[in-house]
Formats: sequence, structure tokens, C-alpha cells
Amino acid sequence: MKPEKSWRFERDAIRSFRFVRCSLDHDTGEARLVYAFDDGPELVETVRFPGAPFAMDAARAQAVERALRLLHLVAGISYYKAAVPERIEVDGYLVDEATAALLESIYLNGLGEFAYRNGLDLAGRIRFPAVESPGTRIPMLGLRSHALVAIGGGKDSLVSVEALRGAGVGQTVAWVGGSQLIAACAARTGLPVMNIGRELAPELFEYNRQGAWNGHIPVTAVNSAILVVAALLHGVDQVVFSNERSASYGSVIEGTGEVNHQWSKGWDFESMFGEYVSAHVAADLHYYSLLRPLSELAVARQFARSQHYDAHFSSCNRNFHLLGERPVSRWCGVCPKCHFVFLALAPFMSKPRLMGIFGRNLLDDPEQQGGYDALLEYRDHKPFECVGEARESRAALAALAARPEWREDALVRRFAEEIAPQLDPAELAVEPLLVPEGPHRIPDALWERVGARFGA
Ligand SMILES: CC(=O)N[C@H]1[C@@H](OP(=O)(O)OP(=O)(O)OC[C@H]2O[C@@H](n3ccc(=O)[nH]c3=O)[C@H](O)[C@@H]2O)O[C@H](CO)[C@@H](O)[C@@H]1O[C@H](C)C(=O)N[C@@H](C)C(=O)N[C@@H](CCC(=O)O)C(=O)O
Ligand SMILES: Nc1ncnc2c1ncn2[C@@H]1O[C@H](COP(=O)(O)OP(=O)(O)OP(=O)(O)O)[C@@H](O)[C@H]1O
Repeated sequence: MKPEKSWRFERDAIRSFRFVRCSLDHDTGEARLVYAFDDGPELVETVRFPGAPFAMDAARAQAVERALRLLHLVAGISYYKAAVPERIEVDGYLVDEATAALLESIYLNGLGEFAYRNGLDLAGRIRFPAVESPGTRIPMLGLRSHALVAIGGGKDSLVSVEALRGAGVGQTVAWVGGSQLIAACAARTGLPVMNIGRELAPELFEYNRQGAWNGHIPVTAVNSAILVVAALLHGVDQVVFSNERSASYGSVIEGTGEVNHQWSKGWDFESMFGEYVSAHVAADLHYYSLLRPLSELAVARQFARSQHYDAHFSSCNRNFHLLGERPVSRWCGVCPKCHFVFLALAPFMSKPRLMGIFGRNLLDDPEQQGGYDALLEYRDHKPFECVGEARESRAALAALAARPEWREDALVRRFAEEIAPQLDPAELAVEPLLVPEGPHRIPDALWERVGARFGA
């Protein structure tokens, strides 16, 4: 369809979102993901995979093409959300029923927070056009044993990197986007690194100014699909994320139910996506999260065992905006992630060390009371951020209330005096929360080596 010169983004007049085409140039490593609304201009997202030119046999090249289409379909969510039109069209290739089912789940659940905040009901609205497929078996590719480990600049992925190192697994640390903070953490690992470039179609920002629907998207799903393409281009057999058990639990909102900001970090996404990749993209490519059986507190304990990254890492998402200025400090100190990570690390490291990392004591600052109340689900719901469960925050605060160096701090004292007496003391123990449990996709032989390290 030729774009009409006079086309304007009018959100409520748009009827269809189109997946126009996708391509990957093996000589340059540049992928182009092309979308459009109705007969509007093409929206081109670019992803640059380092290591080109890529040479490979036909079977691997076909797997790359399947992975690229999966990425095209997943990454479309950034643009689809701008108008959430009633129709989805895929112009360049056919989508089978299994792919449509995966996509419908990612779009519906991954846009859960977006829909809730915008007062939209997307149930039944998101339908990918699907054709029946004969269910052809996809081949093993003979990928070499090596892990591409996704890192995000925070504590979680660094825990995975060190666990894999300890288990003797060959790894490359990989990240998407231009964050200098992540680059510094990657360099600090001393391991081979892979930085994948990603640029959103610039028109999206213009549409945002013109009244597009806007809100959170499941960015981990997009990063996962990008890393699957990268793994196949480089011929390696594992894509490793660092999503913990706690990520599977969302915010419970009165009158609405559960809305999970971090849905694509949760188990439902991981199991569905991982199974799809091995059944429909490459039989010997394994996607898993190494931290899936761990709570946030267990990850924090693990991170605290080494000081190697103290001066480099940050979990504060304010470091990762695409537009605008970077924060002066690695830790803003006022967002839910700063609140939670400070609290989660406190039981496991010395107070001076923690204050050295954050440059201040968040638990002795009454201004942060509202933020901590939300983490405890006390008179508020869990924030829309990647933070642990309320029972983890309560247990951590209870542990600090028993320690002389913490118990006089304003928010610890308030917890002990006002909130703890309303809670069941049996539910305030830290130890049970440190035990690894629940489903995961970690290869058995690897879990045997890292599980003990994690306290299994
Ligand atoms: C850095 C951040 O937290 N961004 C969220 C913020 O966006 P904001 O407008 O303040 O800044 P930008 O990130 O620069 O985004 C500019 C616009 O582009 C849209 N966009 C961005 C990335 C993308 O992949 N697709 C996009 O469409 C974005 O919507 C803006 O209009 O608020 C937004 C609305 O709530 C969030 O969507 C932004 O979150 C980013 C997608 C992001 O990368 N966030 C991660 C730091 C993040 O939230 N990670 C999660 C993982 C959970 C998951 O996978 O769902 C976490 O740590 O909680
Ligand atoms: N820019 C990125 N590129 C590739 N993978 C990423 C990126 N950001 C995050 N990830 C992956 O997604 C996971 C979830 O992100 P998240 O920000 O919660 O984790 P983190 O940065 O490792 O730790 P923390 O929870 O302390 O911030 C990460 O552990 C990492 O595996």
C-alpha cells in the first residue's frame, strides 16, 4: 500500500496495524522491522547485530529467518499500542496458529499495565490472522555449547554471570541499547561482550506527541526475541536471562485483579516463549532464566557475596530512558526500584557498604515512607516496577528491626512499632524465602552445579 501524502496520525480513526515486512542483511548485521497503520508511512525499527558478515549453512539461515519473523511480531507491540486498532494484518508472510497464540498472549498480558492505566479493555481485541500449519518438525542445528547472557546493568544478571563462571560455562555478555552503565558492567565482567543496537522508529515519538496511547510494554519479551536472533547468528545454543521467581507476581488492584508490570519477566512468559523457540525456531536453542527458582531476597544475598560490581551496577530504571538526560547519580533514591533494592540488600551486607553504594540511607528518610508502604502493600498496592513481593519487603524490614545498627532508623522503627504488630510473626522470617523453589527451564546438569551455590 502506498502511503498517502496527507496521512495524519489520528488515533481513534485508525482501523488496522500492519506488519509490513522484515529483513536482515547478513553482510552488515542490520535488521529492519517495518510496520504501518492503515496506509500511513512505514515505521522502521532498526536492530544492529555485531559480528557481521555472518556465514552459515541453509538450515541455520532458515532458523535465523524464523527468529527474525518472531522478533518482527514481538517488537511490533511498541507501535501497535499507539492506537490499538481493531485489526491486525501481516502482509509479508503467513503466521501459523501456534505463533498467533503466543503473540496474542504476549500482547494481551504484556500490555496489561498499559491497558489498566489507560482504562482500556483489550480482552478479545487482539487477534493475529492465522493459517493452519502442517506442523513440520524443525531441525537440530548443531549449535555450539555457549551461553549468550542478557545483562541489564543491575544485580540480577551479574549474579547469573558469576554463577555461570563458577560452573565453567562459556559465556558472552550481551545487551541491547546504548546504555553506558550496562557497558561498564559488561566490561567489569572481563568476559567477551556483545552490544546490540536498537532504534525505535522515530515517528513513534511524534505520534506520542499527537496523542497516541502510551504506556508500558513488555520490554523483556522484545529483548528475548532480539537475543534469540543473535544466538542463531553466532551459532550458540543458550540464551540466558536473569528473571527471578518473584517476577511472576503482579500488583493486586482492588476491583481489577492482578496486573503484572513485569509480566514478560515472569514464568508464564518464559515457559511459553522458551517452548515456542525450541519447537518452532531451532530445536537445540535453549532459552531460560538462571534465577527463576530464586526470590529477590535470595538474589540480593547472592549479589552481596562479592563487592566486585559495587561501584558499577545500578538497578534504578531512571538510567535507561531513551530520551532526555541521564541522572547525575546511578541511584535516584526515590523510585520503587531504589527503595526495594536498598531494602533487599540491607540484611545481607554491612551498613557502611550499602550506604557507600547508594550514597545515603533510604530507611532513615521519612520522605520515603509512602514508597516503602507500597512495597509492603500497606495502604497501597505493589508499585508497577520490578520489585519483590510484599512478603519479602516485610521479612527484610523485620530482620532489620532486630539489628542494633538499623532499628533506630525512621522507617525501620515505624515498621516495628506500627506495621509489624498487625502481621503474623510466622510470615516475617527471611530464611524460608531464601529457599529455591518452583518451576524452571535451567538444564538439569547446570542446575546441579549452580543450585548448591544458590542454597538449593
Ligand atoms: C526507562 C524506562 O523505565 N522507561 C519506561 C518509561 O518510558 P519513558 O517515556 O519515561 O522513557 P523511554 O524509555 O525513553 O521511552 C520513550 C518512549 O518510547 C516508548 N518505548 C520505549 C521502549 C520500547 O521498547 N518501546 C516503546 O514503545 C515508551 O513507551 C515511551 O513512550 O515509561 C514507559 C511507559 O510506562 C515504559 O514503557 C518505559 O519502559 C521501557 C520500555 C523500558 O525499557 N523499561 C525497562 C527499564 C523496564 O521497565 N524493565 C522492566 C522489565 C519488565 C518487562 O519486561 O515488562 C522493569 O525493570 O520493570
Ligand atoms: N538492555 C538490556 N539488554 C538485554 N537484556 C536486558 C537488558 N535489560 C535487562 N535485560 C535482561 O532482563 C532481565 C531483567 O531486567 P532487570 O532490569 O530486572 O534486571 P537486572 O538489570 O539484571 O537487575 P536489577 O533487577 O537489579 O535491575 C535482566 O536480568 C537481563 O537478563
